[in-house]
Amino acid sequence: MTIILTPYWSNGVQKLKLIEPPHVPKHGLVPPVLDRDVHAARCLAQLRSKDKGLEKYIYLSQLKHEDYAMFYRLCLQNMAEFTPIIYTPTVGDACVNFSEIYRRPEGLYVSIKDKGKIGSVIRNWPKIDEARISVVTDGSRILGLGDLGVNGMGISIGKLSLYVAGAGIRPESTIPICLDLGTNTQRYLDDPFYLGLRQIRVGDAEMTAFMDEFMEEMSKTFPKLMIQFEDFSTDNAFKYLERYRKKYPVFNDDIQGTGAVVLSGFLNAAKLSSAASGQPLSSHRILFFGAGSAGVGVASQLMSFFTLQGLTEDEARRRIYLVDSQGLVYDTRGPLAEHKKYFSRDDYQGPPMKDLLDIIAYVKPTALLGLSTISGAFNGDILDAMAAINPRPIIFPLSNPVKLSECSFADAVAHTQGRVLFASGSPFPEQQFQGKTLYPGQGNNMYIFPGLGLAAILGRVSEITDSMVEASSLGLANSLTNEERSLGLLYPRIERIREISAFIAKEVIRAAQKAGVDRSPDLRGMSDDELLRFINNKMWTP
Ligand SMILES: NC(=O)C1=CN([C@@H]2O[C@H](COP(=O)(O)OP(=O)(O)OC[C@H]3O[C@@H](n4cnc5c(N)ncnc54)[C@H](O)[C@@H]3O)[C@@H](O)[C@H]2O)C=CC1
Ligand SMILES: CC(=O)C(=O)O
Ligand SMILES: [Mg+2]
Repeated sequence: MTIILTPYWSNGVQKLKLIEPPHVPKHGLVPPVLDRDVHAARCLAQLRSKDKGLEKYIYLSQLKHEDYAMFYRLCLQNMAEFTPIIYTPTVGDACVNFSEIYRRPEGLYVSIKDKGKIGSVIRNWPKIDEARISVVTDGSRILGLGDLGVNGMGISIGKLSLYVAGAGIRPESTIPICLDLGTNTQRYLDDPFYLGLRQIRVGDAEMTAFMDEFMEEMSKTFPKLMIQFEDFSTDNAFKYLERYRKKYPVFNDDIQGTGAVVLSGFLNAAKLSSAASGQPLSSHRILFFGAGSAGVGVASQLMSFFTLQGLTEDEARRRIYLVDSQGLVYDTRGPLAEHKKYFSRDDYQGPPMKDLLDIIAYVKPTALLGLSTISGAFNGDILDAMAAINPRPIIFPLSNPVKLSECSFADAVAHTQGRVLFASGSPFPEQQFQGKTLYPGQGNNMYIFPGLGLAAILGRVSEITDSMVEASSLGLANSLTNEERSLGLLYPRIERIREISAFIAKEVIRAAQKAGVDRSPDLRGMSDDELLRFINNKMWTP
């Protein structure tokens, strides 16, 4: 970050001093020979000398703070090596241990104690005019790791680092935010190092009053800001997206970003799967294991896969089956959470069907998608069952981090004799099978939100419409190169993230223009080539 905030202590409390860059050291205060390229190699060597993920994370956090240009330069040059450290899976460890590994403040904390004066807290942010994008979490469902309270700040920081690296958002225009509304995780309440309030989470009414004030003050203080909601527990994820999406430029990454990234990978996988089975694209049947914000968000987005094939909305809905912790979701099972009702089956009346093997035998899915947080749920029997009914089964274990993945790529390859079409939420290594290298896809919203956010900023959009989210998804699906297709990849290589984000941003800006929610009239008159050039020129490069 260019904002240099130096912590100091006053009356036992940590405070911050703002040091304005540039911060040019005087002659004699740096070593005689300090070449930037050599130093880049030195930083990389220092990083690689550490053998634990968390140590690498701490090292990179310090590097980002001390020399953010070097951090982002190395990140862009080594995306495949850096993303698993600054993002999933290691960011999960970093969040769980956030209060233990805490070194210095980063981001903005707004707590329930600030209710009534949230505006004054927000206005303490040092670079108000520059702010364009914020990732806001309340820490209540961080990855699949549960309620981490204020330790969730790590996820806002990690996502925004990917905005900078992946879409060239200027570092000083990002604001990581963690809302401290308490935590229901007892071990944090008992932990002397825990950095948040020692209280259980506030109730619904209190939270909503807090959120209303927070959102209003954010929009007043930062009129050009887009907000990404991240890792709110499922009920609140749906509730606050619906509450604010027409009023402010806001989107929910877990519902919409995940929906978009999975639709994109699914479009590419379904073509390969249908080519092998000879069945039309419209005949796919998708089984979701996990029906939370991510599962239902993805299911909703996959509706457009079927409607694009000419199915009606009702026919599309019937191609999708949900499974939650009680088994298959169907109408006569008993009371259902609001977000599950749309996909609940009206064509099954039998006794509760709990066992995933039984459900697979009943549904005969062509695709099995995991968003359940249940590690190893797609065991050998499940994978065998999918392999037995599909020439090329689509298997996407999307839960994060790696340790919660429903299966590994190695197991999916072994049990399907290399036929699987695979994407996971967190990265897995490639596999050798019968002399061929097989590549796993990473179905993670990190492919979507950088480009979507860049489009929202450049297009100065007043809201984020469903059509913009869909455009981001189709943009990603269409960004595969011929070489990537020939290798059977479902997603482009992460090393091309800047190019992909620019392409996605162009598609999203066009969708915003069509929906009439853009406020950058100059971009309307541009040809596609001009718009793409404009976007590329706007990207910050370290
Ligand atoms: N790949 C990606 O880009 C993303 C992945 N995710 C991952 O998706 C996972 C779920 O996230 P949310 O939907 O927000 O969480 P959630 O907690 O709301 O949903 C979990 C769902 O799994 C179901 N479930 C739990 N135990 C089960 C069991 N034993 N059998 C069957 N179903 C069971 C629950 O009933 C619930 O429907 C997390 O691990 C998260 O990291 C979330 C967003 C993006
Ligand atoms: C990737 C992501 O947003 C999640 O696992 O929650
Ligand atoms: Mg998330």
